[in-house]
Amino acid sequence: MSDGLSDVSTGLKQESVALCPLEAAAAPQQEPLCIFGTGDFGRSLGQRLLQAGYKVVYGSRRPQSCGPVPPGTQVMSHMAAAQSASLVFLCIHRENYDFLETLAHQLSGKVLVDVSNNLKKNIYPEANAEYLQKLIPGGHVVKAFNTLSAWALQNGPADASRQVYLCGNSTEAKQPVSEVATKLGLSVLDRGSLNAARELEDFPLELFPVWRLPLRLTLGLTVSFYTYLFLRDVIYTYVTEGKDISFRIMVSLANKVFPIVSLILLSLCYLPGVIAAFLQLYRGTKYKRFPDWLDRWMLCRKQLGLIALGYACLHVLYTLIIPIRYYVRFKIAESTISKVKMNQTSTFDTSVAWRSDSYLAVGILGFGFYILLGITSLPSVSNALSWREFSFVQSKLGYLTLFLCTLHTYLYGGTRFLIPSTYKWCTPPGYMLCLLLPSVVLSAQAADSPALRGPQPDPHPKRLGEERRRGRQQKSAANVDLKQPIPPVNMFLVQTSVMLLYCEKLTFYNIYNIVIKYKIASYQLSGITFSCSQGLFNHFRCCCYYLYVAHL
Ligand SMILES: NC(=O)C1=CN([C@@H]2O[C@H](COP(=O)(O)OP(=O)(O)OC[C@H]3O[C@@H](n4cnc5c(N)ncnc54)[C@H](OP(=O)(O)O)[C@@H]3O)[C@@H](O)[C@H]2O)C=CC1
Ligand SMILES: [Fe+3]
Repeated sequence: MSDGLSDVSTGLKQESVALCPLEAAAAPQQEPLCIFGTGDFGRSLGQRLLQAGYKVVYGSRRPQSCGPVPPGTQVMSHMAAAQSASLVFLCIHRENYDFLETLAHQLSGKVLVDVSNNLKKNIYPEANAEYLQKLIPGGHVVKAFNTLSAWALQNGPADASRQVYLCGNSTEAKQPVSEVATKLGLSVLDRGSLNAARELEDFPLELFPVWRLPLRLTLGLTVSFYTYLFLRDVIYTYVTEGKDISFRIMVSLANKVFPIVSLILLSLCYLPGVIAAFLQLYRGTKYKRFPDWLDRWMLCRKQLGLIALGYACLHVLYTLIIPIRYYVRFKIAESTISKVKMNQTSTFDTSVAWRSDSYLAVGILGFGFYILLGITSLPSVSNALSWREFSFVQSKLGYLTLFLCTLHTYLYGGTRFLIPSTYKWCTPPGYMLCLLLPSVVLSAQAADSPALRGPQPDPHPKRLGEERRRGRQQKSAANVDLKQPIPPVNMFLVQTSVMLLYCEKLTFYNIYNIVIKYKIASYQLSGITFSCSQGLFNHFRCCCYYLYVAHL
């Protein structure tokens, strides 16, 4: 490789003194960087290199009549430009690479930076960079800068486009490219040999890859619950009462679907952690990798949480507009007028007031913590937290948020589950369905708590902290390999917890059955069934609780 490479980052661009770094002033004989192609990308890159203090020469098919180039740069023929530099950026499309074969001699021994992308995946048998290496076997091809856009280069990279991935077979060739990128204010991630080039070329073609699964899930849940509630509310009322309440799909149904989906998504953020903990308990080791599906699920928890927060915000907004809705104002006015007409008064029910206020207060608290969780997931905030702080917010506060939001929903339901008319067409209301998952997650988390597992060893703060804080490297966070043994598990307590959970599940089914039977008709019969089964069942449950508490 040319010796001139070592000087690449230390020179001075004479015409742009104001933009040059101070130390560069001592090295007037700076070797220029060469850019082939005076198109959008070549121009933007040249501009940034000039600003960083580099000298730039362009290689063009028409040096005299090419497009505009940044002032202070030189434009030459490809051959002359290649001879003047040891680092060449190829800012031309792959389809036009053929002419480079004629320059194989001049480009031999030089570092050739391939920035090209394709319009689709897999349209060529090999990656562009590999193709370039074939055309110029004596060159040192490095794939880099292709994930940046000309626009981002021109405007200065924002957070999202600060990363430069590079790969190449020669470590010496990657060194100056990485230096240039660092000097442009970009952070470099080495992806290994040129075999990784295809992967890098596919990056810009991906559209929100980590958001795909959470968005699909959200869409699926939203559509399913909308349809379910539409059938239960609108169609049911139309069929049974002949009333058209289709206008409710705009606000009422939306304001039911948003909190339901939000709560389910929030539970789905914590469910993989619970599954992972139980999987480790079951396997008895932390050294085994998690299955791929669990890995992928864990990687998109942040996205799931952010969508859940978005839905919670929508629920809050929709709730705030309730008093100004025509339907609500009409209903209030109608009931007031009819009471006045009939000279009726209503008594104030303190228990209802308590329930309503608690339901609202718990909801507001839950929403406050929700927002806190969302804010701490921002890289700028999470980077300022230590591992313990981040873990505390995301885990402890996360569970507290889930608990408060679940409690909010339970309080909203109150004793409505005992009213037969709640089960339209024998189906439970939406809020009841959405309580299932968070209840399971919270119970499983309680079962997996230190009380049951004994004292937990501290995670390795450095390794875990770094992994967690860097969202881009979440992959390994899912399969953290802690060199620590699993604490002993108190299997008795786990078993009794499972039995208790089973009992509580039975309670729900029992009550549900009673209500349905009651609705069908034979109240007495169901009452007897209830008292028999409930009596036996309660004995069993009491035994479980006794054993559980006694053991604790
Ligand atoms: N634009 C962007 O945001 C990004 C672009 N890229 C990659 O950068 C490369 C350049 O893109 P961009 O600048 O947008 O494209 P442009 O079409 O704007 O420029 C391409 C340049 O290639 C040169 N060229 C065209 N035809 C030939 C030919 N037959 N033989 C030799 N040279 C030719 C021309 O320069 P001249 O007339 O001086 O010879 C032309 O200006 C592409 O590979 C693209 O994939 C990568 C990331 C982002
Ligand atoms: Fe609510």
